[in-house]
Amino acid sequence: MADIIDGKAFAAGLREEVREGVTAFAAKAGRAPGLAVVLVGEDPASAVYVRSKHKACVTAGMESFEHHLPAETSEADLLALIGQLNADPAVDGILVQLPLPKHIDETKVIEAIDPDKDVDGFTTASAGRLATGQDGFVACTPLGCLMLLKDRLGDLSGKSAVIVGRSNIVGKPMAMLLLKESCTVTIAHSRTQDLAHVIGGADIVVAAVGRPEMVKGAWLKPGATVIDVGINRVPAAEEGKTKLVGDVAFDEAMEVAAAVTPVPGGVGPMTIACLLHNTLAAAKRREGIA
Ligand SMILES: Nc1nc2c(c(=O)[nH]1)N[C@@H](CN(C=O)c1ccc(C(=O)N[C@@H](CCC(=O)O)C(=O)O)cc1)CN2
Ligand SMILES: [Mg+2]
Repeated sequence: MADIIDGKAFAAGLREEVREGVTAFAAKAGRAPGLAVVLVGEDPASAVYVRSKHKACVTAGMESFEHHLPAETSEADLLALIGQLNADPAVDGILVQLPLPKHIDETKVIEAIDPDKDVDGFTTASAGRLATGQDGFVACTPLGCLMLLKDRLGDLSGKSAVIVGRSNIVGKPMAMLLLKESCTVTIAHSRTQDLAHVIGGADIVVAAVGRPEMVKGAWLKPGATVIDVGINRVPAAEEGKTKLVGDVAFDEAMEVAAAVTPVPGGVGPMTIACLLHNTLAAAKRREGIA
């Protein structure tokens, strides 16, 4: 039976580390790090995540600047707000909660964020910096996955890693991070032929496709480490109820792998902890504090 990787506990430890870092920062800089969170519209899941981010920020001793705009906000008004936040010296990090309403071009808005305040690591500049080994911000979910992997496995050098999913937010940055750790990296996707065979050679599997329980236990190499990024809401056994499942068939994976992240309580909590980590790093860079 595999070990369950407790992302919730790891994230709590990281948040405490950040809190201590914030105290030290404030003593030197004479101010707290500031994070601006922008939410457009009423998407209920987004509202929950933004509330959690605000609470996590305050608990860590950071300033949280919340901007909740109505769903019908124009792209021009949103871009104007980003411009103001870029220029605001009290703001070290800017986060625009995704998804945005359909009438707004997400790419245009993300690209408007100053890369030195891009604590979500979503701008082209941040992606380019990661790909070329320069200092910058790494998207929170893949950064959290990497932290869990390094905590579990130590040195990742020479390991074979398969990432299932090629999104700009998870799959691609995850590949860059694992390449930097000297893994042999494969990105699998919807057109990959014989996915079971590809996954079967992997010491590390990162599943980020958004398809409930798509990765089967029988596909895994015995002893593999499995990181499940999926958060899928599906009908539960009890009539009218739902439950969360990942992209990996968890019970099956537990029979074959050495370690597996659960859903919930695996990768998800790392996303917000890494956001705090990136915000503190942004504040330190802006103030020239090592
Ligand atoms: N600007 C951003 N938008 C979005 C991001 C992001 O990183 N930046 N990621 C997701 C949403 N997200 C944070 O914003 C997020 C998703 C899930 C979790 C989490 O802890 N999930 C729990 C389960 C929660 C539940 O019960 O529903 C878990 O996996 O244990 C945290 C943050 C999209 N948008
Ligand atoms: Mg859109």
